[in-house]
Amino acid sequence: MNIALTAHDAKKELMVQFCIAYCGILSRHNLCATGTTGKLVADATGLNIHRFLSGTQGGDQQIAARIACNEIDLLLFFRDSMQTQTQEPFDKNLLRLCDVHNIPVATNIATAEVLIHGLERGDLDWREIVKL
Ligand SMILES: O=C(CO)COP(=O)(O)O
Repeated sequence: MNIALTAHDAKKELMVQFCIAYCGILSRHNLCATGTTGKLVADATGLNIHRFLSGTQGGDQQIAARIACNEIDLLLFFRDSMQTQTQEPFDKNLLRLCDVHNIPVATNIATAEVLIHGLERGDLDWREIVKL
């Protein structure tokens, strides 16, 4: 499965901790991420992550483009909803594209836990079929 990772600044450490905890599962999949999130996770875990540009340089739009092409099977996007985000229109677009293409998406760690266990159990295997 192709898994995309991105996190707002206040949630990056949480993303790192999540990826450390689920390193074993994540290592069996193809990972990509926005630049800064990807670097932090790769440095902490040693996971092989394809890094796009940083979010401010358009990295989240690069992920959005892959979602639009149905090339992402799972998006983990840890959002900081306590701050006004100048990025908000881009964030909304990313989530909208997940809805358009039925891509499972977690915007917080609680949902991410459910999805990662579901991924491991095979609950997302249908994604391989819809891509045929
Ligand atoms: O833009 C982001 C989330 O919207 C994250 O980008 P970085 O991982 O490069 O900080």
